[in-house]
Amino acid sequence: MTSEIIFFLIVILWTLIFIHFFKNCIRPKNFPNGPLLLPIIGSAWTIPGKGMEYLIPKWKKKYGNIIGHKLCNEKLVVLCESEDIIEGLKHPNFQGRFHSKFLMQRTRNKPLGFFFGDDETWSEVRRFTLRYLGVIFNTHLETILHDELLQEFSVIRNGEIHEINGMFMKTPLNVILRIMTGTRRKDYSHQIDDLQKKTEKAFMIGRVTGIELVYPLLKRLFHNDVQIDAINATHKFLKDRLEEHRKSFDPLDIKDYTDAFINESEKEIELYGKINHFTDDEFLSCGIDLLQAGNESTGKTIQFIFMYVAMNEEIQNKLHNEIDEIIGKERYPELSDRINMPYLEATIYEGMRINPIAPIGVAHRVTENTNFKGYFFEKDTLIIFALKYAMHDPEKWQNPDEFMPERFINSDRSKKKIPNFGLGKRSCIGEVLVKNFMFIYLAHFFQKYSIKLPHGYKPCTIPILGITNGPQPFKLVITERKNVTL
Ligand code: HEM
Repeated sequence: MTSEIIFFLIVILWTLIFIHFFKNCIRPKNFPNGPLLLPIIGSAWTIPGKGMEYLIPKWKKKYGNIIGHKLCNEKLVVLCESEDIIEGLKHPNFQGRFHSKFLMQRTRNKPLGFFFGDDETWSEVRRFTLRYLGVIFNTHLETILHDELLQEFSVIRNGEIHEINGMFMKTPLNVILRIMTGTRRKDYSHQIDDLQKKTEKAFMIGRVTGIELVYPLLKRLFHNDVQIDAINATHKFLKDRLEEHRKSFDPLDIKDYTDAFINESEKEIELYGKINHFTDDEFLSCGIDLLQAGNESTGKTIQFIFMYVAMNEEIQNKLHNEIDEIIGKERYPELSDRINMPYLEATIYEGMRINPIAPIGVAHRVTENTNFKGYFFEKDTLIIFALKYAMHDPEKWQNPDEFMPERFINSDRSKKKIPNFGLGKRSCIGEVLVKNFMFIYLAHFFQKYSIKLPHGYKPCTIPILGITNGPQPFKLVITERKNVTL
């Protein structure tokens, strides 16, 4: 009798395993067409080492503008056309996030923080953060930026070749650190250098479309120790700062984001007798999101812009002329100059278009069964936005692989609406910061310096893929311009 029961249980177990794995090769009804689905892995076989952005042009030709993919048992839809992307980014039923156990290692194994949160806490903390950043932008940002840039540029050796491998990456992180924790790099330089190195490595090795996202048991095969190292270093740094801030907290003297966050949690205690949203875990999760997103994305975009400008003397001449005409050589750039400098603005847009650091954005999750453009997306389907493809679509962009800032000045201005920061409720929290930051950074730099490539040297423009894409290391000769008195 016992052996019969055991046999029966084994049969049931096998049937369940069979159903679990083989259902991955069934394309749901009215799901978009896409690559062949195999048992267990679905169509994950299509993306081995390369990023999904390389497959999208081929997939689009074969399957159309909306592609159905399956990362093992996770249903995933890729939107390729700009109009669909814009509609999808704003769709009220597409505002959830992927609660992957692998990704949530960053946020105390819970769906916390900005990237993975999608509940009331996310909405409350996001609103508070945007409000706080808005105040900083209007009051301190310019001063912080100038101060940090003078330090960043102090390592430049006039007329010499510089290896651009980590260079120009310090200021973005320093600015975010100062806004968040009031910390200056020199006060904790060892700890900050360590977390920055570990984060860079983790972002370079990590992928956002691998099967480890679905089967976290496989994470050891995907350099999980590198990710954990970066997470632990950042959490430790933030935890130390939180404790320091708590000790000296004064509600009448809110000095930075950490103080403001503590203030919100104190208010919750006063009102409800407990903390509902502004918990320590939430602080660590939001902190890691802001530090990692802020550090990696902006620095890499600036490096790409330097690379392309160094390859195009005429573009650099136009930048220098605009800066000399509007700002001159005797005062630092100010945010109020931005409106009068369309060429620099266009160069920044073009830098973000040609090699976007987030070529497929950040996946959204469908929160309710939804009909979209004739297809049916079941609840929890993931939506991928083919941003890079949309910004390189040869039918919409002339010579899409060429660096041409003019395309944002002379042609159809509606193209400026490329949603490389997302749109609506889930859009990038750093968008205003990044645009202001890049403007001041580049205006400051090109006011004082010119760049060129070493004689006979050509950099490789193919990005290194990672959680965010960045340029391969390259070389630049940096020379001080004449008659700049600053
Ligand atoms: C060139 C620079 C940057 C680019 C291109 C970029 C792009 C993006 C994109 C595409 C998203 C996803 C939007 C969506 O899901 O619809 C995003 C989200 C986000 N970004 Fe950025 N970003 C940049 C810099 C920054 C900076 C400097 C910060 C922090 C200060 C930041 C913080 C965030 C956060 C917290 C989110 C998640 C928002 C949420 O889901 O509520 N980003 N960003």
